[in-house]
Amino acid sequence: MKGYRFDFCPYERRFLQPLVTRHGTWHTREGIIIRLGDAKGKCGWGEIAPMSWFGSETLEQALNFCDQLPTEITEEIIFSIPDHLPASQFGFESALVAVGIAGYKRYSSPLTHGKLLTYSGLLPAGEAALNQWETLWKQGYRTFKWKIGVNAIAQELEIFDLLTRTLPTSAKLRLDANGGLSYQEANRWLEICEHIQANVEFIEQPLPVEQFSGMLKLSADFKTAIALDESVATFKQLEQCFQQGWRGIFVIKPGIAGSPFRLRQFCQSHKIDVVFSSVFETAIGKQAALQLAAELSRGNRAVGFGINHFLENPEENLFKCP
Ligand SMILES: O=C(O)CCC(=O)c1ccccc1C(=O)O
Ligand SMILES: [Mg+2]
Repeated sequence: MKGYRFDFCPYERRFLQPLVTRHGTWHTREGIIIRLGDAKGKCGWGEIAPMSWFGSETLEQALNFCDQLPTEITEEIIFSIPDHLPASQFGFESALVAVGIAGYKRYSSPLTHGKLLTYSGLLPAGEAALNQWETLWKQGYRTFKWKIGVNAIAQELEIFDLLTRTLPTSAKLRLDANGGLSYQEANRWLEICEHIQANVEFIEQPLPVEQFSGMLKLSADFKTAIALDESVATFKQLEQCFQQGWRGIFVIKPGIAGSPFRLRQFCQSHKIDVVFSSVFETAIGKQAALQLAAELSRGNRAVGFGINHFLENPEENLFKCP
C-alpha cells in the first residue's frame, strides 16, 4: 500500500475578540497542522482543531496520537483512526484528499462546485451585538448569529428587543444558547420569536444535550425552527439523533464531526436539513470543511464561517516543520 511521509506541527492563535459563550471565555485557539507527502514530492495539508468542551478529543489526545505514529503512514492507518478522535479523523482524511487519494474526485474550491455559499456572521454576546451588526452588514452579511444563555434572560430579552427592532427586515437572526436554557426559558424565547416581525431563522441548542426529548417537544410546539449543535457534535451523536426522530436542523462542524467520507455518505443518503459551522480552524481546515459544505448543503442555509476571528493569521509562518 502507498505510504506517505507524515509531519505535524502544533499551533496557537489568539482571537481578535475572545469568544464568549455560556461555557466561559475562549481566548486562544490551539490545534495541529499535519502534512502528508508522497513519493513524487507532492504534499497535502490537514488540520486537527479539537474542541473537547464540545465533545471531541482534547488537544493532548490528538498530540499523543500524532506522536505515536511512524514517520511513514498508509491510508489503512488513516481509515482506522478510532472514533474517540473525531477531529483527528477529519484532519488526516482531509490531508489524504489534498495529497490526492486514488479514485477520489477532488474539488478545487467551494465556489467551483456550482453553488455559491452564503455566510453567517457571528455577533458578540450581550449588548455589544447592538453596535457590531452594522459593520457585518456593510461587509455583506445578511444572516447573523447571536449567543444567548450567557447573561440573565431578562437582560438578554431586552437586548433582543432592541436588536430585532434595529436590524433591517431582510436580516436573518440565529440565536445560539449553547445548551444554556431551561425548558421554561426556551419556551419563553420561542413564544417571543413567534410574535415579532423579525426573522429568527432558528434557535440553536436551547437545552443541554441530555434533554433530547425536551428539544423534540419544543420543535413540535413552535413554528420557529430548532437546530441541534452540541447534541450532534460527533458522527455517532448525529446518527443517534436522526434515529431517534430528529427532523429539525442539524448543525455540522466538519472539524469535529469525524470522518468526512462517512459524513458525506450519511448526508447523501438521509436528506437532512444541515447548517455547516466552523470550529475556528485555520484556512487549512476551513478549506476542507467548506468543500464538504458546498458539496452537501441543500437549500440555502448560510454557513457559519464568518471571517476575521483572529488577531494573528499565522498560516504563513505555521510550517516550520522539519
Ligand atoms: O456557527 C457559527 O455561525 C459560528 C461558529 C460558532 O458559533 C461556534 C464556533 C466555535 C465553537 C462553538 C460554536 C457554536 O456554534 O456554539
Ligand atoms: Mg452552536
